[in-house]
Amino acid sequence: MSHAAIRACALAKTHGAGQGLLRAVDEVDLEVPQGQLLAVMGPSGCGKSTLLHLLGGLERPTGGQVWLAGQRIDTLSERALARLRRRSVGFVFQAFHLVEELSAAENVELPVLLAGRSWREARRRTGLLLERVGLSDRARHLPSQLSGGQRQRIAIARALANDPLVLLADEPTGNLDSAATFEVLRIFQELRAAGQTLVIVTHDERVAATADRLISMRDGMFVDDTRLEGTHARGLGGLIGLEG
Ligand SMILES: Nc1ncnc2c1ncn2[C@@H]1O[C@H](COP(=O)(O)OP(=O)(O)OP(=O)(O)O)[C@@H](O)[C@H]1O
Repeated sequence: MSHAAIRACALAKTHGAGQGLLRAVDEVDLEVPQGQLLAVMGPSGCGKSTLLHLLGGLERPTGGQVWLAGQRIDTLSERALARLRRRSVGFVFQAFHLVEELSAAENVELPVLLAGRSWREARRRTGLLLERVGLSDRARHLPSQLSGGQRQRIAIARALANDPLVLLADEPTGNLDSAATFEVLRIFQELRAAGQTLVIVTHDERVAATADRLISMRDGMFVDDTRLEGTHARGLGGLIGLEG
């Protein structure tokens, strides 16, 4: 039997206690099939980032369970969880979070080396990934020598470096102009077409329009969960002004 890429059951994260108790994520159930591009929207503070962190093992839930490709992750030891994050989860952030002292290529090589693979393998993977994000000619540039859109494409290459089970992106286009947003969405579409599972937290309707499925959150809960089959092309077409 094949497993869902992501499964969560009564997943919860609370902060504080008593009168001050805050339910950042309030007992949500979620199943994301392999290869789905899921967008999560909702007002500021509704728990989107927290949800993403729980799914990727960046934060531990205070209740419920999470599985990645059938493996329960909320009960893993710190050591096992760190290993899982390094090898099986790719994160993309709004502010890129590249290592400023390293070149574009070195930023992509780093997680491959940290996962215990060889220099040779790191270089091989980096070459392929830079090509995939269209930045082979920027390999030796420092992040400060790249545009915002180029930095985010390097960050995506880095997130993919260990061939993750899931790619989790938190406002990936939040700092980008329309042209750079389009480039990033194009890469996400290509990844999706290749079977990559993606969960994207966004405030941007244009990003959500390219997803297979849209979940709307409020106060830590899912208030809507809609399949958007067949809208990818329209979403991208609209973005580059092909539609009136
Ligand atoms: N470490 C923490 N301690 C206390 N409260 C927290 C902590 N982390 C998050 N919260 C609260 O949990 C709620 C959900 O936060 P979260 O960052 O997940 O929201 P969000 O939907 O991603 O918001 P935004 O769109 O502004 O990024 C917020 O009310 C936030 O203030």
